[in-house]
Amino acid sequence: MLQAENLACARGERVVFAGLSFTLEPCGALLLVGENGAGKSTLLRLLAGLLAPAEGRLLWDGQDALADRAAHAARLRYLSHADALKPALTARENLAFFARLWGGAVEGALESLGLLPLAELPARVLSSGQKRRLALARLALGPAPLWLLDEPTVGLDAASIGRLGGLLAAHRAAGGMVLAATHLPLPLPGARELRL
Ligand SMILES: Nc1ncnc2c1ncn2[C@@H]1O[C@H](COP(=O)(O)OP(=O)(O)OP(=O)(O)O)[C@@H](O)[C@H]1O
Repeated sequence: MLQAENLACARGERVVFAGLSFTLEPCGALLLVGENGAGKSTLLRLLAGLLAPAEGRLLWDGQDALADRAAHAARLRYLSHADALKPALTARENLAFFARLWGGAVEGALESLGLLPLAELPARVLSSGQKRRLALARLALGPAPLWLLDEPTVGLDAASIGRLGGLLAAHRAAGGMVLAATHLPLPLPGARELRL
């Protein structure tokens, strides 16, 4: 279980949010909503262990989640605004890099986002929606219990949103958790909303 207790975060000289508490259980999903600048991406970066909280604690199964950054990194997949692709590598090679880190089958991951016909193209020539699909295909590699997704559906066509919905459902059915920041509809049935 993931538990946030009284979290506060500052960027520059400004407090972005404070007094933030929530819990997320296995199979659960939390939608982060709020106006531009409310702190959704900041919270996801904090939960990913990339920013330190100014106050408060983040607990994983009752223990300080951030005490061991490597252990925390191993339990999550963080998809930021950036697709984090190597432009000169093909779609298949980009996924193979992450498969070496996390395990999992590259072919299955390509297929999960409908990328098999594009597998041999260098990432630099993919359209913006295709690049997003390739970034999301990482979720279909070796499993991790906590998915942190920043605007995952930006640029996606309807079929790709449906495919992402399938990945999200399978992840939750296997006990996984999802935290997603979005301004767009996201296929996450039963998700609770956390307004920042
Ligand atoms: N590196 C930084 N230095 C200083 N301030 C920052 C930095 N990054 C973000 N901020 C500020 O922190 C606040 C929260 O930004 P954040 O990106 O978390 O918002 P958001 O809710 O994700 O917004 P959006 O809906 O536009 O994606 C904003 O006021 C932003 O200007």
